[in-house]
Amino acid sequence: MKTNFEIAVFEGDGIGPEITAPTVAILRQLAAQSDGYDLSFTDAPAGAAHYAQTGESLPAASMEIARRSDAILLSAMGLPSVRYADGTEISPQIDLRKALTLFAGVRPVTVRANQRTPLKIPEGREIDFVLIRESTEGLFYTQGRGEVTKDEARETLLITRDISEKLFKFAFELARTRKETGRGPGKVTCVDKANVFRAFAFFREMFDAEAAKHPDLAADHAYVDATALWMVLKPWEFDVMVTENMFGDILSDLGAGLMGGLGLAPSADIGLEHAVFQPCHGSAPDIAGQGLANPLAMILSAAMMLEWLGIKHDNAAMLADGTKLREAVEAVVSKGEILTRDLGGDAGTAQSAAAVAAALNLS
Ligand SMILES: NC(=O)C1=CN([C@@H]2O[C@H](COP(=O)(O)OP(=O)(O)OC[C@H]3O[C@@H](n4cnc5c(N)ncnc54)[C@H](O)[C@@H]3O)[C@@H](O)[C@H]2O)C=CC1
Ligand SMILES: CC(C)CC(=O)C(=O)O
Ligand SMILES: [Mg+2]
Repeated sequence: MKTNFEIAVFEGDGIGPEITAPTVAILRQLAAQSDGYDLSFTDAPAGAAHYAQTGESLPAASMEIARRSDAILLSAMGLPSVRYADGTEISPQIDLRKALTLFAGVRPVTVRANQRTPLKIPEGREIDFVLIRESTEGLFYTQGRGEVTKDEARETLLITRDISEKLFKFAFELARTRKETGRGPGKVTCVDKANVFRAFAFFREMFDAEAAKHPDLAADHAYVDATALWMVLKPWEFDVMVTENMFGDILSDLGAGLMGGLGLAPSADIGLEHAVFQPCHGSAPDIAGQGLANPLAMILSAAMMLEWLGIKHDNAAMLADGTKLREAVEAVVSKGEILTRDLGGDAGTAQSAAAVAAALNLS
């Protein structure tokens, strides 16, 4: 009998439902034709539109679905027009990361041959690095709870030993896996601002302590401002970079820019037990409801989910399907015939997803 895995689905706001439906359809087809695993999906209502209707952004019942599932698939949440009473935007995806302690925000940045990029990449080079953004603390710690008076506003940047140690262990383990599978040289770069903030000197100390446990891997440091520069001038020199929450939020959109846009940037927020898979982009209200959204970042996030589940549960079929799905997206992008408008094409969401299904021989 095939092992069944339960997936919680947060279709979210804006373009969320439009990119979730074709992604789940592809996953259903992959599972249906596999002998090695099955998938079942449970919808979990949450987000800005849900808040506007019910007064709840992340209902307890949806949290329960997330907790009991094997993995969580999420599109994007938030709408600029829907805010909590304190004026901040509805952001249950951040609550989810904190509640499930999903400290490792894994954001791969890859540019393959023929892929549109604003950079001029030297012959024989490819961009292939992973940005790990700490996802539960840092400058997001006081999210919605900062102190604001008439004359000043304060937020707290929190770095804890517990989370940092887990984060750096994760980063070095990922670098080792990449080295063993030929994807990277085995190097981890700690990105911080240790020249100015004591919190980052502390962050760096714990990084160095973890680095000392991995003599087979290289480790170095870079300040976040210089990292933004190097990401544009020679991004092919990075392998795994690990950084604080806010720095990672900003640098991962820069990484998405290198890939040709947010529509190609997947991500995963991973903890010791749970994981959420969602694109780096937001709910794109400017194009919502028009069938124009690029579904590829969401489909790539689903591929990361299959790979993560496959490794976690030692399920070779699932791991292989995750890799197949990622490669199918890469093939569609590299061919360049069926692309959404954000990537310079004229295809809609449905055509783009259908091209991936066709590359997988699903239809
Ligand atoms: N992880 C999440 O759930 C995130 C949620 N947000 C929320 O999303 C809302 C909109 O935020 P923005 O700053 O506008 O960021 P955004 O990522 O939604 O959009 C930025 C630009 O990229 C385009 N874009 C994004 N995803 C696309 C896709 N799949 N296909 C084609 N074009 C795409 C949009 O049309 C827009 O022009 C806000 O409420 C924000 O808080 C923003 C970032 C991440
Ligand atoms: C609401 C945002 C903090 C989410 C975001 O920008 C992200 O996950 O990259
Ligand atoms: Mg972001």
